[in-house]
Amino acid sequence: MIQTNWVVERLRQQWPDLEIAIEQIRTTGDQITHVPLTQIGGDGVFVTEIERALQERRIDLAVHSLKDLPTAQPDGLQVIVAGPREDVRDIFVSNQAFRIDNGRLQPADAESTQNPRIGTVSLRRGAQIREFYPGAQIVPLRGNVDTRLRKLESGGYDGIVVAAAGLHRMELHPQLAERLTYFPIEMMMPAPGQGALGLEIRNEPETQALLEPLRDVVVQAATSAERMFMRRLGAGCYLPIAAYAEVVEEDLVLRGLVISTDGQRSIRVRQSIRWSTEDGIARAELLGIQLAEQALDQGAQEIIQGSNMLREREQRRV
Ligand SMILES: NCc1[nH]cc(CCC(=O)O)c1CC(=O)O
Repeated sequence: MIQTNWVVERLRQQWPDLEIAIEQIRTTGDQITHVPLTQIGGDGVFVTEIERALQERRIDLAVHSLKDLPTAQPDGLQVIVAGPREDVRDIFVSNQAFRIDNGRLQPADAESTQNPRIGTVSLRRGAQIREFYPGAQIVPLRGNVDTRLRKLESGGYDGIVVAAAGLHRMELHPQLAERLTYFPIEMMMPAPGQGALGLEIRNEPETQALLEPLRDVVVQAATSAERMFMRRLGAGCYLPIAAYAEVVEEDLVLRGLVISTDGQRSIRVRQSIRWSTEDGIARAELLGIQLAEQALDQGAQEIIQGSNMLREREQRRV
């Protein structure tokens, strides 16, 4: 709703005469909170019902966190990426006593810093934590940001990992300031699209023209590169894959990570192209594909296969 209100505000500024009504859609994914996402249909669970509403013309625009959108849209729908992009980093929120410093929980003399309990259901986050902190125990933790924070208060975790974007949008970071550690991007690579808004519409020129002023070509190019990297690797939210692209001086620089769920094996890749707005999005997508192929050349398939096997085992446990 916060994201939607923001988009509505921007649209009103742009088109004062436009009539806008907000339609709140609760998806199956929002309501099932006690089962791993992999068991209720994977990464589409939050969006298929919303996309159906678009296709059936019950709504004309859907506002998504881009990172929750599958990397390919159904026929007849397209995504316009709005900027500016929120902080792309992940944050460690500790319970009262701990901070992460140089990749280690502090104070180092506390007993639980050997094997801290860290809450997340994200394979991407879990794998990266295990890589830089082999003693950490990854403890499942699902729900919206506020639910997860509440569960942190109830004990059982030394800390949890959330997206900075979520905390910032909800303006929860000031009151939590003393308990937050912002992970450097190299230490905790973000999910493709993290921090960006995806505006999904039908392929209709009139709606596209209304949304066009909200499009941020740089953010759309960067996130397209990230999303194509993930798509070329055959990935959804059940694969520990991370990517981050940004324009640095004249270049669009894309970094990618494929990591085994146990954090034991990882492949880090990086490529860049000259940035120009002309064909910028199409060229960024190619960059994503090329970087994925570089990762495949370095053996990414083996890591991905291992992760798929784990997921299938989990699904059979239902
Ligand atoms: N995983 C769910 C989700 N989808 C988008 C955000 C935050 C906003 C964003 O990243 O754009 C979050 C919360 C989180 O990952 O902690």
